[in-house]
Amino acid sequence: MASESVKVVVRCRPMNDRERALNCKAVVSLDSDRGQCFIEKPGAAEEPPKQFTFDGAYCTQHTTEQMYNEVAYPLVEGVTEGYNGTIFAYGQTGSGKSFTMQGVAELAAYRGVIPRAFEHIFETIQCAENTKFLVRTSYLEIYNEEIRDLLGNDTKQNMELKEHPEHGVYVRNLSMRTVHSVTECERLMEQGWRNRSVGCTLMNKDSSRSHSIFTIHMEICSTGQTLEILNPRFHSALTLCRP
Ligand SMILES: Nc1ncnc2c1ncn2[C@@H]1O[C@H](COP(=O)(O)OP(=O)(O)OP(=O)(O)O)[C@@H](O)[C@H]1O
Repeated sequence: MASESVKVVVRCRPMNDRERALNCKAVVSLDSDRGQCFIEKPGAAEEPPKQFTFDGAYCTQHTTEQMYNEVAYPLVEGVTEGYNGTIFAYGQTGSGKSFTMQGVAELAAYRGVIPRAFEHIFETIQCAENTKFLVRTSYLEIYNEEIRDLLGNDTKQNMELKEHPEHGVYVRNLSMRTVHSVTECERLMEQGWRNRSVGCTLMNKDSSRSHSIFTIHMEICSTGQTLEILNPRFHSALTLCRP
């Protein structure tokens, strides 16, 4: 997996109570060793299943920790070295995007990718020598084509999308909160999470009904006694999305 800069993995969740009660039949099977996913056509057992190959395939037995270590860890490590990275969870309602990205705070084994990234980043900062870090976070949602600042004073206000000739697309006046610890990050994540637009769908009683983007912005500066040219300042961002 190491050579590709864009990797796509698939995760399959177990059936929920509703699906079991309806006697639903699983039509998806995975071969995790080969990163393959097979989809049967319901009611057409004689037809060969459709086959798709990914950079990784995670079945119901795989944990978020395993996914984090294999997929997210190298990317977050890169962010602590000054590269940008994005983790983007995509799937239909009820497929497990929030479970994977956010997770369940009360259960350590179910902690999602975002809180694991906080721990990873602050562990790296603690171990780093001769380096100063500035870590800031932002959290927005896109709901009905409108952008809302989930950490802002008015979370219902529509924010403006702008484009900078050098830095690209950005949201004007988006709140950036400086953070010094995992606890502070978790508190902001919870605050923003409570401000999201939620509702229910037939597939998911706690559906988010919006796309959300949590970003960790890092400024990294070497403080060693070296010449200015060898003393660079890096800016990097880890963007964590669940559309
Ligand atoms: N890998 C998993 N193992 C166990 N339960 C899971 C898993 N993935 C998802 N679930 C459960 O399935 C339900 C739906 O998941 P989740 O809310 O994460 O879906 P979603 O894709 O974020 O949906 P929406 O787009 O509607 O917000 C939740 O109750 C969640 O706990």
